[in-house]
Order: sequence, then C-alpha cells, then structure tokens
Amino acid sequence: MTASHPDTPSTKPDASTFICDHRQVDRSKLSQMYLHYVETKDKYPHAVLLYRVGDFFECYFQDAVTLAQELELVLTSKQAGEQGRVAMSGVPHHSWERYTTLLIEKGFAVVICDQVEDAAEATGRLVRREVTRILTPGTLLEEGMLKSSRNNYLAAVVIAGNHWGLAYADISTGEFLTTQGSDLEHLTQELMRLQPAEVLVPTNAPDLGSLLRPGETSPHLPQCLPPSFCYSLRSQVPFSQGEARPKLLQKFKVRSLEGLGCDHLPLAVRAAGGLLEYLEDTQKENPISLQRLRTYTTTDYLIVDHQTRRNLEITQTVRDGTFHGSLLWALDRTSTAMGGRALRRWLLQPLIDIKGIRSRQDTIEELRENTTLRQDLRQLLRQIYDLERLTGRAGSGRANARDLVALADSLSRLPELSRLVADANSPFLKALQKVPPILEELAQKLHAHLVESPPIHIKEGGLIRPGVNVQLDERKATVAADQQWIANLEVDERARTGIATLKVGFNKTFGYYISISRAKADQVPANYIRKQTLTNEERYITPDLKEREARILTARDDLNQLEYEIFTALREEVAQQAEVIRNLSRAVAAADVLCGLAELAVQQGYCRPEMLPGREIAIVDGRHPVVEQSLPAGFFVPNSTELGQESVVSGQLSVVDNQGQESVVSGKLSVKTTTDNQQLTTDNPDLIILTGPNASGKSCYLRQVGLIQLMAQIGSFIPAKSARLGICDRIFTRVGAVDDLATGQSTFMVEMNETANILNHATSRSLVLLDEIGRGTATFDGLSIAWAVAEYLATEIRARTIFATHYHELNELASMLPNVANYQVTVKELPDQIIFLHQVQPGGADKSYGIEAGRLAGLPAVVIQRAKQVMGQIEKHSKIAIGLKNLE
Ligand SMILES: Nc1ncnc2c1ncn2[C@@H]1O[C@H](COP(=O)(O)OP(=O)(O)OP(=O)(O)O)[C@@H](O)[C@H]1O
Repeated sequence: MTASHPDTPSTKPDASTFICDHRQVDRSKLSQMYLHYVETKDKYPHAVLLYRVGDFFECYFQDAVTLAQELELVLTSKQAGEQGRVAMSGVPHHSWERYTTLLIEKGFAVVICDQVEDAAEATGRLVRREVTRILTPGTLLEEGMLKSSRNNYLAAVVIAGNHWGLAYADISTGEFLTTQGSDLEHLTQELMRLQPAEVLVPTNAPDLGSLLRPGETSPHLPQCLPPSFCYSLRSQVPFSQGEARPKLLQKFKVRSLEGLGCDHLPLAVRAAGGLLEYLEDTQKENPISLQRLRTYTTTDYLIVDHQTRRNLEITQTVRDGTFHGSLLWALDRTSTAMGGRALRRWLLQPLIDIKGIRSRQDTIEELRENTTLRQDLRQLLRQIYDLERLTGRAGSGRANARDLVALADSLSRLPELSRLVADANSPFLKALQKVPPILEELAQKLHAHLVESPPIHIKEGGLIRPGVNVQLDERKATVAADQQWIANLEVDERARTGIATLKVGFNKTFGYYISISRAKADQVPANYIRKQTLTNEERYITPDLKEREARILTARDDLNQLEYEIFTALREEVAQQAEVIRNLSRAVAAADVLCGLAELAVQQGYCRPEMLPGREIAIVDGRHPVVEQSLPAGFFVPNSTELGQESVVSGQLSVVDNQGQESVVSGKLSVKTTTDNQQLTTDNPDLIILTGPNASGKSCYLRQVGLIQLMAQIGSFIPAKSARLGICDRIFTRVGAVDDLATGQSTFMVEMNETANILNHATSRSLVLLDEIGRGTATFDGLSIAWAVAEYLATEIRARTIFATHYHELNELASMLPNVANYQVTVKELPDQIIFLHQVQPGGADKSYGIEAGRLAGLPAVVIQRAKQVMGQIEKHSKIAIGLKNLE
C-alpha cells in the first residue's frame, strides 16, 4: 500500500541522515509549524499524531517511522527550518479513516490535529490547527472503523488482592455495565468473554498514558490479565473510591448508587468511575452519551469459560478462526446489525433463569406458528438501520446529515412495526406494541427539515429543505438571483460585444472572469479590466461581476453556517431522546434475534426444549447444529442422549455394592469395589463412557450435546425431535490437544491444566464434555489419569459427563458405578472397509480400528502387517485389572 505524497523520494532515504526523535531537536531552530507540531506531540507522547498539512495528514520524527513501518508507506524527510531535515511520512487527508483504522487495529492510539480554518484566510501566518479527535481502540465511533456485527468494548479493571472490579462500555451503543468478583480467574474469563478492544488499568507506572499493544508486557500489568488485549496504563487517582463515587453520582444525577445496584460494590464503583474519567479525558470535544450504568453478577449466567467457548466454536472455528462454520454462523438469521450483535451477546452469555428462557421461547413459538407475522416482521426489520450506533453518533455530536436521515427512516418504521405486532401475545413482541409518540414526531421533524439525500459534509450546505427557515430561504433566493445574473452574463455580453466566443468562467484563485481569445482582445469594452493573460486568451473582470461574486460568496458562507446551525440543533434534539431511542432499539434487537431463531427453527426443523429446574438432559434424536448445515439434507444421523440422575439433586444416589445389593446413600458416593464384571445398566447415567473408532463421530456427538444445551439456555429452539433439559450452571469441555506455544506449555500440560480446572470447578449441575484425556503421555500413565478423572467426576462431583475415549478399559467403570454407562459409536465392518454409521448405541466398543484407519490413510502394507502382529502380542500379555477407589 502506498500513498503518493508529493515529497515522496524516488530512492529510499537513509534514515540516519535526518532527525527521528522530536525530543532531540533544538526547538529555537524549528520553523513555526514544526514547533507547533512538537508542542502538540509533547501533550500526546503515546499516540501517533496525524498533522494536517494541505491535502495530507503528515507525521514527523518517530511517528513518521512508525507510520511508515506499520502501514508500509514510504519514509521520507522534510526541511524543518534551520534544524535540518526531519523524518516524514503522510497519508492523503480524505483517506485518514482507512489508515487510522489500520493503526488502531494494530493497537495504536491516534491523535488527529486538523486545520480548523481555510488556508486562504491565514495569509502571512500559520494556519490554525487543533486536536479534533483522539482515537483509541476502545473509543471508536466512526462507522467505518467499527464492525457492525460486534460490540466494541472499552473495559476498566481494579484489582485488590484476589478481589476485582470490572466495568465496560461500548461508547458506540451506550451500553455501560459493571461487576465485582472475588477470584482473579473469573476476571480473566470475563475479559475473554468480552474481548474488549482496550482495557484501562490503574497503575503507579511512571509512564502513565501509554498504550500497551497486544502481546506487549509491562511489570505494571497484573499477571491475571490476558496478554491478547490492548492495555492503557492510567493514574490510580480516578480509580479511587473518593474520585470514582462522586463521578458516578454526578454523571447519572443520582444521590446514591443504590439505584444503580453497585452501592455495596466498591471495586465495581471504582472501575466504572475510572472508565468515565478516561472518556471525559479523551473525548473532551464531544462528550459521550452513555446509558444508565447497570450492575450484573457473573453467576447470573451460564458460565462458559474461554476454552469451552473456543472448543464449541461459538463465534469462530478452532482450525482457522473463521466465522463461517461457527455456531453463530449457523444460527444467525437476524435482519438488523443490532440483532446480529445481540445474538452474539446472548450466545456468549446464556441464561440460567428459567423464566427468562421461557419468555424467549414463547416469542419464538408465536413467531414460528405465525408465518405471515414472521415474514412481515423480517421484511420490516430489514429496513431499520443501526439505531443504537446512529443514536450514539448523534449523542456525541458526530452524526452527519445522512446519519440523521437514516435514523429518521428507521424511526418512521417503528409505528408500522407496532401495528404489525398489535395482536401478539409473547413478551418480546408486546414490548414493541407501544412506540413513544415523541419518536414519531422526531422522525417527522427530521424528514421535514433534511433533504432526502444530503451530502456527507455538514459545513458546506445543501442539507436543509426549503420552507424550514425564512431567513435561509431569503438568502438562497438572493444567491440564486445573483447566480442567474452571472449565467445570463455570457449571452448578454456576447450580444453587447459581438464576440461569439466570449465565455464566463470561474476558478478558485480569480473567482469569476470573462474569457476572450487574444485575437479579439482589441474588441473588448472599456469597462473590462484585464486580470490574466494566457497563451490563447485574455481574462477580464468587471466591477459588476466582482460585486455579484462577493455577494454570492459571502451569502454562501452565511447560508452554510445557518444550515449548519439548523442541523446541529436537530442533532441535539436527537441526542436528548437518546435514552428513549436506545430502549426501543434494545427491544427491536431482541425481537430481531427471536424472529431469526424462529425462522431457523422452521427452516431446520428445530423443537422447543422443555426447560426444567432439575438435572435431566434427555434429548431425542439430537443433531449437531453446524455439521448438519454443512452436510446435504438428510445426511446427518441423529442421536439421543440421556444424562443426569435426579436423585443427586437431594444429595442421594443409589449404588450397587459388590453383592449386587442396591442401597441409597447421601452425601458423597460410597462404593465398595466390585471385581466381577457385573454389567449395571442405567437409563440416565451421570457419566457416559463413549467409545468408537476414529472418525466415527465421538467428538461430533460430544459437542452436539454441549451446543444443544447452550442453545437451549439462550432460549433458542434446538436441533432435536424433543428434549427435556435441566438448567446447567456451567459447561466445561476438554477437547483435542494443541500446544500452547504462546505460554510455552506442552500439549500434555495444557490438557492437564484444563482437566484440573474442570475437576476444581464443576458441580453436579455442570455439563462436562471430555474428548480424550491422557493421550499426550505414556499409555499407562494416560489410562490411569483418565480412569481416576472419570471416577472422580462420577463419584465426587457427579457432574453430567460424556467422556469420549479410546481407552476401552474405562468401560469397566460402568460395571462398578451405577451412574456410569457405556455407549459406542457404531461402524459396520466389511472385509476391506469400515462403514461409519455414526450411530450412538448402548455398550462399549471393544475395538478401535486404529490400524484400519492407518491402512486407509495409506500406511505401507508392511507397517500395517507388523502393527497387527504387535497388537496380538500386547493383547496376549497385558491384563489390566482396575477396581474402584475405596472411598471410606
Ligand atoms: N451423526 C453424524 N451424522 C453424519 N455425519 C457425522 C455424524 N457424526 C460425525 N459425522 C462425520 O464424521 C466425521 C468425524 O467425526 P468425529 O470427528 O466426531 O469423529 P471421532 O470419533 O471423534 O474421531 P477421532 O476419534 O479420530 O477424534 C465428522 O467430520 C462428520 O462429518
């Protein structure tokens, strides 16, 4: 990528020949503009300063080097007065947004110092320049810099010992939330869920104000903060209780924080106060309009840790990180950007409140049954723009006239929307039945004032309709009359002078002129004043022409100013209604998500799961929502699941001792080991040992159960014939094994860390999905760990667990523990091939077909032959006898 700056040299300059550090210059030797530049740079040492010079934004000194390196631009140099040449690179001013976006994506903060007056007005002095915008990754509002499908969060953390406070805001939509917790691991998980664009950290670092880019380290960054985010190191003062509390009280005009729900949460208050101060500091010119602060608790939601979210591929695939192939991709049938973002938020934060889930289900059910309503609603929703972000831009004084027209178009659809759902019964549709009249009036006013397709620039006129403002109309009429006079001038003067080639023209330097070919110069009337001589023509002005021109230009400036004032007053009116618009936008977004889920339910034949308070997970003919959509219709083989013994709810479980006697115990499961291979069957075990050959569908089945549970807890219908699902508190997965090179951990250590996390946090209400444990070490070590883990999960925790494994020895567990059952994914064995049936059936597989898989993959025949021999020997000589841990 290159930007053709006029000072771009033809050969690569030698950076050692010019100055690259503004702190090293003798300021008395700098010319005026460069002095202003370095003084501005002093105020923003940690940001890239883009400095407007004519048609370019330029960077000097170290910023020039950064810009050139990061954006692959040419680094050149410029004479900066007696001081000599300084490093320089630049980008065309009209593409500043594109280049700034790239810098921000790379984790830089950018300060825009723009010309705030016309260069022509500044004759003989320096053009006036001011900082007009400070952009950091977490404070973006520009449409082109934001992804419409996801929130852009700015977060702030406060850590005190093992306790933490976390506040986050999306300034483009106004969301502002805060929470507090007491385990740093939960803070990490919450940050991983939010994926904030920027995190504010109060520190006593000497280098306050610096922005650490992803991966950059600092001794001032607490260890629990994931290295993958941008961190802004801030002073601790605004994060103190004494500063933060009054800041919140003042911002939300309340006398106590009780109403905001965080009065008793000092760390949450400190984080939120610090975040507000940062916004005030960086957004001085255009204050941000935020919604009322909301306090939440992480345990109010289904807890899905980052690993599980990754393994279940909720928003992106594991293999290549793409959206295509993720759960969100498979489920998203939303019609608006707001709905798209809401669905993502719902998937990252499923509910545990049955009432909340059921009211979402009721809405989906109504929309599924009422096809006309669903289709009409979807069609209407498609005509609604991003009300949340349009309002955000209006609220912070950054919306242009096109934004306001889009907002008005969207607001004017709302009455139609409410008429459409007038007879609806479900909660989320009822929420749309009343549109505050003020919004209709606002839409009408915006439409009545603004032209249908206004220009992007708001200071150059052409925004306001005739009839809005008498003064404006009068001035427009005067300008029009003068312009008409000039338009007639050519015809009149041709007639008067008899010069048929006479023309009236305009250029920026001379304004209006009369042009006559040089051959006819002797025929010009006496009142013509010669202004310019070109090769073939002479250019003249007349006193009349200049008088009209002056009138037009002054009137035009006045006109533009008046239009601008009318426009900003309109924008202010929108800002005043921000809260009302945003409340309605949230309702629109939720209805859009549910309408999309209803459409999906119809398209894919999903059912409404019965949500229960207990532990039961009973899925009849479940399917994997993503794999199913990737296969031709009808190819996916459905499988059922039954998990979760009800008796555990009361802390009881019936067990069978080694005499086959059944008894009920409370508290921890207490079992004597059994040595006979007595097969106990159970209809709804807590733990399923799932065996089956490679590529038979174990992983797919495991994930399918996790995804169905998660979908059900966002209120969605699910890919199954029917289901009864108890609410889970957490879903854990341990799937596949990859080296975590970033933290230098081996495959096996990653696996063990993840397993430890599960065993330390799972409860009897959790769903645990384990795909191979103990593969990364010696067979017997691996088997031993796998056995102990499965036993612990079944007896101590009694989490609902599916344990996929190639260790067939684990099938023994089912004969000893009543809440363990064996299932296998079946294959049909033909003489020279295996047919994958993908069917999950009771019973344990006794064969892995690993050698057959190797043969199909093309291992040489001699290797296959030898592998078979070795296996025969191993089977003959090894006998593993395992009993249960004696828990008493
Ligand atoms: N129920 C199903 N219906 C149709 N196709 C399926 C089904 N389950 C799995 N498959 C297909 O089989 C492929 C292999 O499945 P999966 O990766 O789950 O096997 P696996 O048993 O976990 O293998 P391994 O033990 O090697 O990890 C999947 O990519 C999918 O396309």
